[in-house]
Amino acid sequence: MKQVSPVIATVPAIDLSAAFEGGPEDRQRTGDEIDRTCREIGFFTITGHGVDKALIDDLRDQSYRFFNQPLEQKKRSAPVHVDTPRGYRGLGFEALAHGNADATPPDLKEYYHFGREQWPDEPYYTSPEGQQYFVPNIWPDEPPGWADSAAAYYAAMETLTSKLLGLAALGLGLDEHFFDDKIDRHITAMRINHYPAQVSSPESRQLRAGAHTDYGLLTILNGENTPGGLQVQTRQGNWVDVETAPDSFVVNIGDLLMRWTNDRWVSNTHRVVNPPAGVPQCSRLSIAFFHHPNYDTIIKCVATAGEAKYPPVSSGDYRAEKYRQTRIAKAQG
Ligand SMILES: O=C(O)CCC(=O)C(=O)O
Ligand SMILES: [Fe+2]
Repeated sequence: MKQVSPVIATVPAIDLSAAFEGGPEDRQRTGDEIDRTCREIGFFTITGHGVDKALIDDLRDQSYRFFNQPLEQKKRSAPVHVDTPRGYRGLGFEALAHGNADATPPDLKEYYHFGREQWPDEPYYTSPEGQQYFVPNIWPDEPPGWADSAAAYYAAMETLTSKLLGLAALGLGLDEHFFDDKIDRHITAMRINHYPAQVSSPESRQLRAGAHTDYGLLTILNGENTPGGLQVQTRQGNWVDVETAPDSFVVNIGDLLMRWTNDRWVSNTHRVVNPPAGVPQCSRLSIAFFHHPNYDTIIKCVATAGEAKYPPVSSGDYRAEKYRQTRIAKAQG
């Protein structure tokens, strides 16, 4: 009988070392590789990224120390107002699938949300509008080094994303510096997601993170390969596992980059599944850097041919609306 070998589908890996160390031709070649990948699946893992592994390990260790504390302790880092996008959020707060019009039960995760630590004393940051995006972080006393290690990680991601967007611009046939003045006062937020070990069965259609697309330009994700991990949907509609090794990053395209490119690049649907029943249950931790342009940047299609598929939208308004749609909790408690 003829053996049919299974099709192993996974997301492509892109080695950035030549682009980061070489010249214009190396950068163009990598930009073209990113273009091919983002047209097809919008997800890739990266190697040769130059980020110090110690920085990743340190943030992962400290984050686990935070989440392993009792709930009452963690709740001390929750914001006073339900719509403040900072601090600790417990189970039941959010359902990511609601942002993509699917009313699932809440995600089986808790998370810690933070942004940059400091900003200049200028109206862009300090005006009433600016204060919606530049919000003080709520760091707990325990673990004491968490804020510093998060700030170091945030800075490394800022460097990585601006280099990646230079390559992305080349892949799109734009000037290498096209994105520079659109991201120089970016409103990127980070989230550290903790998916607890599951001691009881999830509700019907309840996942660790429901199927959704991300909102911004690029997401840089660091995770781990424990059961109950990240999956992305192919164009054919199949779900494939995404490797999330703790020493590499997964990069994916968000909605704003899809809109900007008039769907040339896909902001792809992904989810975090539950661990299968019957395997030893363990928790999973992921760290996401959601790179988001300056809040006043207007995202207007850059495609040269064809009609624009989306009306222009401001970066800040787009994200505020997504936060509103995905929040399940209506009041603090
Ligand atoms: O935890 C993961 O692997 C992915 C999480 C995610 O997609 C998100 O928070 O937007
Ligand atoms: Fe996501």
